[in-house]
Amino acid sequence: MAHTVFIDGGAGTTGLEIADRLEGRKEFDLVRLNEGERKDEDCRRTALNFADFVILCLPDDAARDAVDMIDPESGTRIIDASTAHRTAPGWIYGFPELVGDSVVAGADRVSNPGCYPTGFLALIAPLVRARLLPRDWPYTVNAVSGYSGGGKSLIQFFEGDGNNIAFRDYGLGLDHKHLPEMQSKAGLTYPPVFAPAVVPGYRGMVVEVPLQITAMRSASPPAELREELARYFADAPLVTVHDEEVGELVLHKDAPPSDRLDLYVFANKDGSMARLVAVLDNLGKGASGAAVQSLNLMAGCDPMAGLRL
Ligand SMILES: NC(=O)C1=CN([C@@H]2O[C@H](COP(=O)(O)OP(=O)(O)OC[C@H]3O[C@@H](n4cnc5c(N)ncnc54)[C@H](OP(=O)(O)O)[C@@H]3O)[C@@H](O)[C@H]2O)C=CC1
Ligand SMILES: CC(=O)N[C@@H](CCC(=O)OP(=O)(O)O)C(=O)O
Repeated sequence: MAHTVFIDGGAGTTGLEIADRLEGRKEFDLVRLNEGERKDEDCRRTALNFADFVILCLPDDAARDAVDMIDPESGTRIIDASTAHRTAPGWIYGFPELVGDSVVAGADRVSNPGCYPTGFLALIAPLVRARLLPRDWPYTVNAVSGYSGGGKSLIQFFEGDGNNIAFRDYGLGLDHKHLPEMQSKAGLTYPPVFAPAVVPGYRGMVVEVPLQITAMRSASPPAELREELARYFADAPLVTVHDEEVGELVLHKDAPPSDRLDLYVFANKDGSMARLVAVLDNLGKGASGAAVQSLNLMAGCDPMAGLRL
């Protein structure tokens, strides 16, 4: 029998892309609320407690409220795409490549990683675990995202009349909501200095960690960092660790949805400096693709079903 799935916030950017990925899947039946019902608390409560799986694609406060609406006796299993539960006790971090497929498969409450943390953690967590990079280094993350990363309101802003933005630097208070998960899931002593920006393309992101290798007490040479990432992700179908010569990395304005995660280690000739770079779709492995990957595991389906490789 098919599993019932309710996407709360299903009319939003992430929710719609999850529904696209579940389209035609016989293992799942979507529970749908119409326009008049989708923000009605009673209708949502009924759907939240009826479905086998609930995927929360809501602002953080609404996601917390939705979890409160679910009766623990209902047996509903939850995937939360918001920031609300990423470091909360009792929640599994839905990054199967870092926590293990079986951990996600057996979980009742899974929190999707943030889009920027997905790139940062893929680059840093395996290397810190392998002791090839130090925990106590003051890491920096520079990143750009397509404007769909800010949901409907940022999409409206970027696509609205009179917007002439070529580049939008933000997070200037150095208190971005992704810092706690970047620090804790990589096991770092300090939160990274995070410099995010938005560019006028719909989707896609480049997340970069520059490293002064020789200034670090206990860092391995760039070639070893790349080899370890390649070894770590060898069996991860969504992740590619590149070793070919690459002159530049670009995001395309008409890029199709993608659930891939592409990792690069660039270095100068003597290996004294490196740039670790992750390229992904904020709405793919950064949100909707990650949610479907976790759903597949939790429902016992092919982990890659519905995903865009
Ligand atoms: N966009 C991205 O790249 C990523 C997003 N996320 C996270 O996913 C979540 C959803 O983001 P995103 O899809 O971009 O946001 P959107 O703003 O595009 O969509 C949010 C949806 O939630 C609906 N909504 C808001 N409050 C309620 C409520 N109380 N009850 C029911 N529905 C409600 C909105 O309704 P209405 O249509 O009426 O506004 C909207 O349809 C956020 O927590 C975001 O941080 C995570 C990673 C990446
Ligand atoms: C471009 C843009 O505004 N991006 C969002 C992050 C999108 C995302 O990852 O959402 P979560 O916070 O739920 O992880 C931001 O920086 O707040």
